[in-house]
Amino acid sequence: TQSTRPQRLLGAVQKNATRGDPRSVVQAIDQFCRQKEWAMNVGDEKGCILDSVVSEVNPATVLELGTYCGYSTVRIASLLPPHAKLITLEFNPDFAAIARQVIAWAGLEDKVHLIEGASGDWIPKMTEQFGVKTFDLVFLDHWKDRYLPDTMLMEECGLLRKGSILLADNVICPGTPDYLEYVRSSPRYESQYFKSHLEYTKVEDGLEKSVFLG
Ligand SMILES: CCc1ncnc2c1ncn2[C@@H]1O[C@H](/C=C/CNC(=O)c2cc(-c3ccc(F)cc3)cc(O)c2O)[C@@H](O)[C@H]1O
Ligand SMILES: [Mg+2]
Repeated sequence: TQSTRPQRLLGAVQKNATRGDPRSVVQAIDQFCRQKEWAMNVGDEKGCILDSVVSEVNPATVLELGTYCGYSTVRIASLLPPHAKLITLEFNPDFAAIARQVIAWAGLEDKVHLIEGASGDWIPKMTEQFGVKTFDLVFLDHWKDRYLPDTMLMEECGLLRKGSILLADNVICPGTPDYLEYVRSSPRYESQYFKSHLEYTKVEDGLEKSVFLG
């Protein structure tokens, strides 16, 4: 039977990356996506911006919406201080299964909690299920029409505190117009656009960093 692209991406990691070395896992995926098959990872260029935001925030609690194959999960988790927790939500069981193996190959299982399920169902359960009061950093990279409703839901659930950072991928391509309008016009956010390119291409894209002001 035919393999899927995520399965082939995992194969490239297992073939080319060193177990326990997150940077080599990231590099193997980027090489696979540049040379063999494009995939919707945040990629190396936007990934460097992600890295700098994670390092600056130095978060104890991180929420990632949309794990896919775990590329950004590995980038983020590899920069977290000891005892920090990254919770990542993925509702496609096939993608979740691949991501678990990618995260394990990087040796980051202990820092990552991959939850198989829809963000709308799990965001309200974060406190009771995981004892998370608020998130220091949220990385949004799931369906683009879910960014805004999930942000409003996180506000309603009290998961954002003064200074919480939202970092959103693809605000230009494919685009998240309603989310962008919201965080740029709301007095409760201070937003900043980081211009970059769509992963592995020359097309413009970027990340929007928004600080929740409480
Ligand atoms: C229900 C809430 C909910 N709860 C839990 N998990 C959820 C979820 N909604 C979605 N997921 C999972 O997240 C991932 C989806 C990610 C969606 N990402 C893009 O569509 C995208 C597209 C391009 C691009 C494509 C083609 C082009 F031509 C140009 C650009 C580039 C990018 O960087 C992109 O991120 C998958 O694993 C879903 O299973
Ligand atoms: Mg993306």
